[in-house]
Amino acid sequence: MKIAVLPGDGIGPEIIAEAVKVLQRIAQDGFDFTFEFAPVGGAAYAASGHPLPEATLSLAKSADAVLFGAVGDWKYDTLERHLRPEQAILGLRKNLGLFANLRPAILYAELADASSLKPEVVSGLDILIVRELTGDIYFGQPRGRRTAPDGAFVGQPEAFDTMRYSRPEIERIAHVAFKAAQGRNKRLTSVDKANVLETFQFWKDIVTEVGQQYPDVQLDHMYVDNAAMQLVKAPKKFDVIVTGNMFGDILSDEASMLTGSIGMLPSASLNEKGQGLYEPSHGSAPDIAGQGIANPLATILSAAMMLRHSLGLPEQADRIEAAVQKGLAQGLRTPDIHAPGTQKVSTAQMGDAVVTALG
Ligand SMILES: NC(=O)c1ccc[n+]([C@@H]2O[C@H](COP(=O)([O-])OP(=O)(O)OC[C@H]3O[C@@H](n4cnc5c(N)ncnc54)[C@H](O)[C@@H]3O)[C@@H](O)[C@H]2O)c1
Ligand SMILES: CC(C)[C@H](C(=O)O)[C@@H](O)C(=O)O
Ligand SMILES: [Mg+2]
Repeated sequence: MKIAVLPGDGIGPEIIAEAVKVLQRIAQDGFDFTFEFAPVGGAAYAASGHPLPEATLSLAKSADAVLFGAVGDWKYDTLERHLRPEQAILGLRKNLGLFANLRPAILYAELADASSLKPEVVSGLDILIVRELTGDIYFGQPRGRRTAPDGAFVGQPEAFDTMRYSRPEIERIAHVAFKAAQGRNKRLTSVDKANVLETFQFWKDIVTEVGQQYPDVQLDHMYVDNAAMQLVKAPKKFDVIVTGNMFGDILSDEASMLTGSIGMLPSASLNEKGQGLYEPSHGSAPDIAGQGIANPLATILSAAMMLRHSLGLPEQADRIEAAVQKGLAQGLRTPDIHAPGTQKVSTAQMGDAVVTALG
């Protein structure tokens, strides 16, 4: 099985090294993983002048799965947009058709104290955010800068983006979300802004329509501002959340803090053929890069999702998740989840602990 490994920028290489270490330990038990590394993001721009070189894209397309670190660095923020590191992950999602982004927010019991919310609000938390990943205002055309052609500020410089969703795009993500809910507690909350945006009234109408095919799933709708509030008020009331690209980006970062840290939230991005890219939900964290203190668990848990969703090895995925829990139960914590009475460890020590816990 060929795994394309794209470490990227900032803490990307540090956290990816730990996930690869864990996968190599799994491989020792008789699984044939081949790792092929390629540059992506700012690292690729620095090496070859483009954040998503053709060779990296074709490796990703030809692989059985892609393991991705993170991209981005403040030093590239002034580049023309098409050369910025973030275009690499956007380009991979678009080129591979990775429209379904699964972001599970699960609180490990050992981390109840690490969450910024009271333990009773978050203990036992297990929700799944299904984020549409290849549409919405992220990719809508036209976009750009111009002189305002009309309105109160006619003649002034302005910038604009386009929020849009087509019927098939909404239908296919709705099916993914309803099916996910069927495999869980059979509740689905569709998050929109239908009270203001036509795109999201359309979204709501179509999700409701698709819902008729899933009578066993209880569907409700919530405006995104309310959802942001409910996520910190009573997060356990959610089971599966389905939403658009931008709302899903924001709500999943918010949900990550319920689990103790953004360093705990994995993700799977899947296409219609079941191919997938696996990455932590967080970014390249340039503020802590190179210090060996980043939490590698979101990336290790993303590798577990890869085994489950792309490589047909669900038992091995369970094994990794159990090993993560074991490491936490031993009291080992990177600084982002450290609490009194626990032992502060480095990125590599956390990865080693997971490997050891695999037995
Ligand atoms: N998919 C991606 O590659 C991706 C995702 C988000 C942001 N980014 C990019 O990352 C760069 C930084 O963005 P940002 O600062 O807004 O978001 P970020 O997620 O990189 O960091 C936000 C905060 O969380 C902390 N953090 C993130 N991951 C952590 C981990 N594993 N362990 C411990 N702490 C962690 C960081 O130190 C920082 O304080 C930007 O260039 C942004 O575009 C990339
Ligand atoms: C880096 C950026 C393009 C990306 C996004 O907005 O999707 C990130 O925030 C994420 O959540 O994966
Ligand atoms: Mg994000």
